[in-house]
Amino acid sequence: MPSPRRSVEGRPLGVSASSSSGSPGSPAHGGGSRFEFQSLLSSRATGVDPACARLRASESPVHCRGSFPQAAAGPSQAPPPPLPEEDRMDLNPSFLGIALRSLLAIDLWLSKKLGVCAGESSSWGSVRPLMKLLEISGHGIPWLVGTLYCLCRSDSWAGREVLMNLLFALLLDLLLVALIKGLVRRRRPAHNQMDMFVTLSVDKYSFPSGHATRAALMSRFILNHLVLAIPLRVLVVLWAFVLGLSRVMLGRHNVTDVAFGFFLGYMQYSIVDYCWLSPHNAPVLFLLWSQQ
Ligand SMILES: CC(C)=CCC/C(C)=C/COP(=O)(O)O
Repeated sequence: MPSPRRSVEGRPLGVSASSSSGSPGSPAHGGGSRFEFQSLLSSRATGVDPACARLRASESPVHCRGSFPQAAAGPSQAPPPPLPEEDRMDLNPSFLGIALRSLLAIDLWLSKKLGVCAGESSSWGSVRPLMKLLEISGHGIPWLVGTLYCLCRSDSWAGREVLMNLLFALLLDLLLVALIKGLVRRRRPAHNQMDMFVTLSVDKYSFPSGHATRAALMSRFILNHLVLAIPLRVLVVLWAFVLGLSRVMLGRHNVTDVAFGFFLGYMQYSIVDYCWLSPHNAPVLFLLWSQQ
């Protein structure tokens, strides 16, 4: 079936000469329905079946606005039903839509390729126990328990201040990740085995990776508040990177979940730094803790 010639904007070209003059119904005039009507009339004049012309008009991006049915319906013709929204999207994808779909396809393909420890029978299945150990090193519970323990044992105000902020950072991270996971609701990859150590209900979702946010947040926190020798600093960064990579290798996450997790964790540290709790701006918190 031949389709109408279109201008760069996707509008039919086969219309009367007056269409460029700014008269009502012309593109310049903005009369979308009238414009479609004219293209139908011209198809009648050239002997094309009106039913085919209607079909072709329904393929038009202009028609996607839903203005045509009223215009085309004569006294004896019922207007054709409007296209469902999802069909319109498919017929007229935007550049951003194509870019996002392509990114998603690459993400899924790459994540599947990298998921080499997703099961015991996977190509790198023998490294799975090591990856799961790494998983525990970035889990929220050991970090929370460790911070609370150190906070109880700390006998200096300076140490208490840093640990109080570490606790705040960990809680903020749990909250933000749970919030985004609950909003986005992206399923974990199909090849993931849900055999993780203690999870929350939102952890059935994968975007963003909570381990990646914690890895970025904790490593930035440690690098800024612990005086460490260079080799140890390198080790902290390596730990964060390998932990993120292991999420994809275990099949727990897609690459974009981890990439966004790193970004979010990095930003979370900026929030913590900005709201830094101290005996000056949160005296109640520190007094309460010192009385424990
Ligand atoms: C129960 C507590 C305190 C934390 C849950 C930690 C957890 C299981 C996060 C999920 O991480 P991924 O999103 O990387 O799989």
